[in-house]
Amino acid sequence: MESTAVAESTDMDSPSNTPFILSRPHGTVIADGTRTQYDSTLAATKALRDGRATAIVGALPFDPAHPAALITPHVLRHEPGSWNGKSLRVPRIRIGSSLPTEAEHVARVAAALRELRAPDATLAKVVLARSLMLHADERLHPHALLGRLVAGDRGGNGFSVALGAAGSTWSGKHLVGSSPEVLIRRRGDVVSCHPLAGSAPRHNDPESDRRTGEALVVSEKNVREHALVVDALRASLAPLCTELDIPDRPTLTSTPQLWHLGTPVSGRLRDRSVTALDLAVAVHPTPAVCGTPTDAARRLIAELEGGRGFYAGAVGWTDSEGDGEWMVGIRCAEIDAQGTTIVAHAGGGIVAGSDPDDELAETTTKLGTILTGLGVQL
Ligand SMILES: C=C(O[C@H]1C=CC=C(C(=O)O)[C@@H]1O)C(=O)O
Repeated sequence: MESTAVAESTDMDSPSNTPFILSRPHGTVIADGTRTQYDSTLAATKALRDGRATAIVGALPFDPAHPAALITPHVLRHEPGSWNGKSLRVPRIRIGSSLPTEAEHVARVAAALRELRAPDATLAKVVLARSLMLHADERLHPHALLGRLVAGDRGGNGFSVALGAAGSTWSGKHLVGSSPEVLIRRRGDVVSCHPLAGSAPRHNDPESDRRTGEALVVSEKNVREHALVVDALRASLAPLCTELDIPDRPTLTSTPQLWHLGTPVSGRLRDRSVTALDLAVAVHPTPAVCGTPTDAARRLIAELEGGRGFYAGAVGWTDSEGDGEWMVGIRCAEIDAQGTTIVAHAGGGIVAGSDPDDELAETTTKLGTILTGLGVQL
């Protein structure tokens, strides 16, 4: 559905006046005000194609059948470098419960492993996630968390997206995070992405840190887990590109909390009318957040976890030229309309060689991005 503008606040600090910010090392995209809202990705892609929308920004849900939170803003601004907004205070945060419990997450990984290891298994990979409830003593402004995430990330990655366009359940809520993973980027006819899959924790001791990273690049289990993501992207992008450059093996990349295997993919678009949003829709969800084969993995995720909302979806922008950038919606949290309940999410890819306790530990490490931003430790 497409609907026109929502009331904006006269309070200069109200997040509804800046419904979208994507901070990246090479520049920040900021949306001012909301002209049109779309809960349907199809309606948004059509509006962009027809020239009715000057830009589309926002969030795609994990499950493409669920409502999207997309808008056409009044103004879309590009600023150089990472976000440099006014710094706002983060209130005291208390850690609540894990959803599900840690024991239940381990049991779900074990259940997934039984399917992955069955003699007649069709499922090769599934990404299972858990959430952590957090409580703020006073209202947490989404841009306060964004500021801390951007400052804490070497590349200055961060995003804040108002989710109200997805319908009344999402009204006043925000998705805030610092994703290291580029789902898709389009500039002219150049398409690129940087899939990540395969992880290991960082260490304070430089020597152990270096050794852990080196072990990850040669870990066959992780390289296989990563290859499934690259294969899926190749299959989705090949029909849309005339050239596609994909290195044979992944390289090491890092966030302050984790080492990851990553593959820089680049290609040349066959048809310039295909926008960055079209490309995001074509490749999402990759096996970095869902699994292989996609439908079987999505079914198992729905059965074991229920709905994911916007976690493991995509966050980004597309302008009237069709250029844009969409990040994978990970290392993020939803902040409720009151700003006092925060739900952080983290998942990990499970393959036949995975270990349930290691997978639980990996989600804990990944939650560290949001926890550090909020100034708390598990
Ligand atoms: C699904 C998440 O991470 C993905 C991205 C990088 C590495 C991943 C992994 O090693 O499992 C995941 O595929 C998450 O952070 O919630």
